[in-house]
Amino acid sequence: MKARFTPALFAHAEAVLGEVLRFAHPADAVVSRYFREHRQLGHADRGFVAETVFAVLRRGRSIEARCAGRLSDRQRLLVTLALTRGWGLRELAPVLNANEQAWLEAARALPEAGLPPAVRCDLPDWLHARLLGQYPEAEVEQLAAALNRPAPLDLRVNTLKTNREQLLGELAAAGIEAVAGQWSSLAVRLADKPALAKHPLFLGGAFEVQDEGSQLLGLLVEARRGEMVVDFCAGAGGKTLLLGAQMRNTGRLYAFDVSEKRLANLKPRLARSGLSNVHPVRIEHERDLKIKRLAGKADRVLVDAPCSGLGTLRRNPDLKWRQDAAAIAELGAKQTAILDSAARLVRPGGRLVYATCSLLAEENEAVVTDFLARHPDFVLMPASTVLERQGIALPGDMLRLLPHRHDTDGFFAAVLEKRA
Ligand SMILES: C[S@@+](CC[C@H](N)C(=O)[O-])C[C@H]1O[C@@H](n2cnc3c(N)ncnc32)[C@H](O)[C@@H]1O
Repeated sequence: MKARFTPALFAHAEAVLGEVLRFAHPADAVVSRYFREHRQLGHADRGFVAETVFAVLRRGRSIEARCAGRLSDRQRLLVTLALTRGWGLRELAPVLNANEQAWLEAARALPEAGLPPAVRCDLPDWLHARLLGQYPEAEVEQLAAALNRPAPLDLRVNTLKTNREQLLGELAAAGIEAVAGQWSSLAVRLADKPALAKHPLFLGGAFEVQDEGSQLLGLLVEARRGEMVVDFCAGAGGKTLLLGAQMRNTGRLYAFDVSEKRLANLKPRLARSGLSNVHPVRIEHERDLKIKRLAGKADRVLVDAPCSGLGTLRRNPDLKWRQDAAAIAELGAKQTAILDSAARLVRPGGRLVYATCSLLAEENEAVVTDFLARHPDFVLMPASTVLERQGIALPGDMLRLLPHRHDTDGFFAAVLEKRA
């Protein structure tokens, strides 16, 4: 259902944008809190507010440059609707005054062509420069364009409860249009963004919301029945749930994280999933003594490391304005420390998977290359080989997923095997 565009709805978008642009909190947290405080807003209205505010975060830099001047939040919203959704004066009429009509017509006619590349890509200069160091200019433009589009909604089927065919049939019966994912055998892609939180299939644990790329990282672990597996940075358990299902709810699966709150969010997901082999453990830091007793015992360890999150700009467009080069350098040191600690848990012949949702080589290849240089007891196992065994054709020794190439969020992963 489409939202009815009214001055009241526009005012909600303006209020949220004002709050988001203070950059005091992540945009998705600001939006969620606003919706909790304005329960009268229905699903379609919420969709409009969130998408319009996110469009300003995605495209604000080029739009502001095109308009050659500072814009009020109201103007930002108007011009974003006009330029990114192609809304004309007729669609915007419910909120436009006469002065704004003339101003908007002029803004729509302004060319984008003369803008510097980083501005055209709607990226901060430092990030544009980093990406240019990794990809040719034309590809950076394609990547930026893909990062600046909203992401689709993907589900992961819970194979403890159902299978993909059955889930697709049940979704169709419920009037939810969906297709099988392109890469992961567990993925389902929805045509729209329906409200799912109270849907019986969700409450019954048939699926979780998870980007298809994130599912591929879990599949690289190839956790098996009866094994001891550690999800070192489990967070709210997006990948833990996948690993537990891979293990068919047998063996022991430890879910470590430093964040009490994130682990608490894992609890209801575990309850829905039907898993009983998961042991959430709050750790102080990566060298916590609680970890020591597992040294050399784990068959598989996943390090889904804290990172810049720049691969998820489709969903979290504010991240590009909240990160900077200094933060990336700090993250690199943290990622190395976590990977080193996690490696101690792996038994001889066992597997360590290092993963991020970053696009930057410093958080990805550089961390792995440095680790391998310092740990001759580990070897790189081609990610392509692990995926091929599962019928997934993605070349490369390390897995690099990019929205413009794979239509997933941006992800990186490397599979490291400890020599027997
Ligand atoms: C990318 S997120 C994990 C997402 C999660 N695996 C999922 O699939 O939903 C990274 C996590 O690392 C956690 N973290 C940060 N520092 C850590 C540390 N020193 N040891 C373990 N976890 C840490 C953060 O709290 C965060 O939940």
